[in-house]
Amino acid sequence: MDNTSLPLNQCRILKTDLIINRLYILLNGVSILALFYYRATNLLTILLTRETPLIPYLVVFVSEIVLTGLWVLHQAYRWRPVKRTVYPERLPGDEKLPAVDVFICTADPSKEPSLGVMNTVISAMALEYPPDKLSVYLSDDGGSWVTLEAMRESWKFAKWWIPFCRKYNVKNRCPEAFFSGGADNLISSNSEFLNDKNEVEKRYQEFNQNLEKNSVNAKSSVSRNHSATVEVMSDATGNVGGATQKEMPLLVYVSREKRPGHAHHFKGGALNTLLRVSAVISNAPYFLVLDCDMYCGDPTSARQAMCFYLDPKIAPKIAWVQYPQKFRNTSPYDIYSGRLHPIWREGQGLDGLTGPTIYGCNFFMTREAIYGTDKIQKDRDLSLLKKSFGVSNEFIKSIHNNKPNVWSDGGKVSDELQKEIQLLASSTYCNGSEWGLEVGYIYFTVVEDSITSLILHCKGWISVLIDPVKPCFLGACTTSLNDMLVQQTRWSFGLMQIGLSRFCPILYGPVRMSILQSLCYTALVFDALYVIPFYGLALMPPICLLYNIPLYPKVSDPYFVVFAFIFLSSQLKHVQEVFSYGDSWRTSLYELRVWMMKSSVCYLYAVINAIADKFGTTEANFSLTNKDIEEEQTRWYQQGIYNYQASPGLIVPLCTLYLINLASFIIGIAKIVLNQTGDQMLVQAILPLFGVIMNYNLLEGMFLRMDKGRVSIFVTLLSIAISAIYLYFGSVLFIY
Ligand SMILES: O=c1ccn([C@@H]2O[C@H](COP(=O)(O)OP(=O)(O)O[C@H]3O[C@H](CO)[C@@H](O)[C@H](O)[C@H]3O)[C@@H](O)[C@H]2O)c(=O)[nH]1
Ligand SMILES: [Mn+2]
Repeated sequence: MDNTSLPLNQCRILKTDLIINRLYILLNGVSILALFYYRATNLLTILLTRETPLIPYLVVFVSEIVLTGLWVLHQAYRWRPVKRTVYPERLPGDEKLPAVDVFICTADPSKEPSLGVMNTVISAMALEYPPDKLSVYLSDDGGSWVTLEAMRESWKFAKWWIPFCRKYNVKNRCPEAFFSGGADNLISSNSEFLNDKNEVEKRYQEFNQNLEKNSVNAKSSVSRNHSATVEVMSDATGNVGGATQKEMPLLVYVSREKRPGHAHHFKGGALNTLLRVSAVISNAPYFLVLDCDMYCGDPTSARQAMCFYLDPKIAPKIAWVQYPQKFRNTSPYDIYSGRLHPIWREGQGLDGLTGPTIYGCNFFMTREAIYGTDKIQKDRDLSLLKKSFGVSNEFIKSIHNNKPNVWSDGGKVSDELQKEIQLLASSTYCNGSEWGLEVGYIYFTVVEDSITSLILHCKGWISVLIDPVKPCFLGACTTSLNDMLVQQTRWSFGLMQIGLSRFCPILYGPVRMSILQSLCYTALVFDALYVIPFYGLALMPPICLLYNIPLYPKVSDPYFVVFAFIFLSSQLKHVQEVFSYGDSWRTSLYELRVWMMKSSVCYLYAVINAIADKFGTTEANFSLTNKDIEEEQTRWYQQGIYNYQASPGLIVPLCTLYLINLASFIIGIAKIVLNQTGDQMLVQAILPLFGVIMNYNLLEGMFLRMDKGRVSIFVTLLSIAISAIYLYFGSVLFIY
């Protein structure tokens, strides 16, 4: 059959999920209305009779209102979940494929070990794509000679690795993953293959040793005060053997200029520098963004993405094709929910609207979208172009020039071009231009990905999510409680910054994009507001249980059913979603725990910091996620044992809330039995019990474990003290 008549991609609505979702929205929605009716009438009675104190009742009611608000927003994700399939075998021949630039960011070789970063670089170079249409750029925010030297070594090794991969059609093109075993590397048992494999393996070991020797001074090699360095790797660096330069993709090291006191804008700044520098070198119309720990597993990702970009029906509207982040180091327990499955499940819902947000990395994007269609109009004045894109003439020339610049004539970078590149990578280039404001990645928040996608969706672009069975990109997820909480706090803080800015999606979105998509963005940026109902419901019902103040309907009251239904159906809905995504009940338990940990810690700090930031009393900071993981930590993680060695500020809130609920449940149940108040107080005892059972691990951590990963005695004592004070003096809350 003629290939051109067959579709390159297909989008399937997840019908069963859709029906369950909408039914759930209806039933739960009606129940919530009933709940509000109950609360409102009860509140009126309390105001009139003043039989019970007002404050606790108000706290619980407000918690429920906020919870409902967030619930409503989140339903937009459930409206129309879809899944996509691609058919790369139907793509036209190589000569018709567009060029792709790959951008990889790294920042510090002491936290992001060179071997891992270079494996990402090499796996990207080995993508199954015509080499003359592929260019790989590494941005080194550490300006480290260790990283530069490692790039030179990578170039040499890649010259052996890439021909080997092509010759045997290797499926896993990350050398470390290939040589450390797995089914993928058993390509054949013929002697030629084995000989070649041994030869390449020997070179990989040499490469490995060279990097190791080189990395001894990784920490001191990082500099925050240096000029820009851009080096196009080539045979001129004097190495022999392996592939010829023609058979290799372009490999470029970029370290932008950094100066103390200049704003560098973290990863967003790094990516914008790469956009500019690559524009005057290879200038591909599409680019792929990777984090330094995200190697390419399946080498066909670029071809799969082209199934959208070469589909004339939707291509002109698509700004990015997003792959989910998958992780190579998750344990079967996944106690920190590091696989981020809740995010990818919601991604299916976004994909059915106008598309997923950018998830930081693993996406193919068009230059046109990130530059701005209106900014690159052919008839735009030079002065206007300079206002948008800065002063570089070479860069402005590149906008309408689809041809690559240096690569065509043998990779030579002329002195003139080198000067221009220095300008484009300088720390002041963005000043006075629209970079970071309207052009490129937007700067004002640490989640450059979310704000940039919000703005692009608002400009009318769409995006697609593609989640093939064989993961295309594999990274390292966080494997300790501390890392997870720090990372989540950064994300929530960044998102909250968006919520408090003029881009607040509930105001900025609806006139510019679909209402459902706006609701999703609003849910995303205000996720941290869960902190309000979480604290409200973790603090108020327990203390009222102690003082015998009822906040919920009696078990014999018909409204009891309403509360019970809402609680149970929400929990069951979560379990159903976990199952439908192919995970087990264990996943749903761990996800619930992580949600509770995030609500009590990350969301709290995120909201406080975002408010402080709004009033200018704090400075944004990007604490890198550690990728150099200790053995003991990995062991705990693999065995599903929580590691509570974390800064006390992160653990004390968890333990305190736990102890308050534990104590209140024990004393409360005793009181219920003594006073025969079961009918009245049962719900209030069940809530703390639920928290106590679900987070049993915390009890273990505080009182039963003796290992190094337990909750420290100091944290336990401090938490006991705070919870005792709260339970003892909490009755002041009842004065009103
Ligand atoms: O000043 C910086 C800070 C970070 N990075 C790079 O950005 C990437 C992500 O940083 P990481 O420490 O791994 O943070 P994560 O929380 O794991 O990153 C997630 O969250 C980020 C937004 O906060 C997204 O950009 C990422 O793609 C996403 O994986 C890494 O390659 C870093 O080297 C820089 O290049 N410059
Ligand atoms: Mn990361």
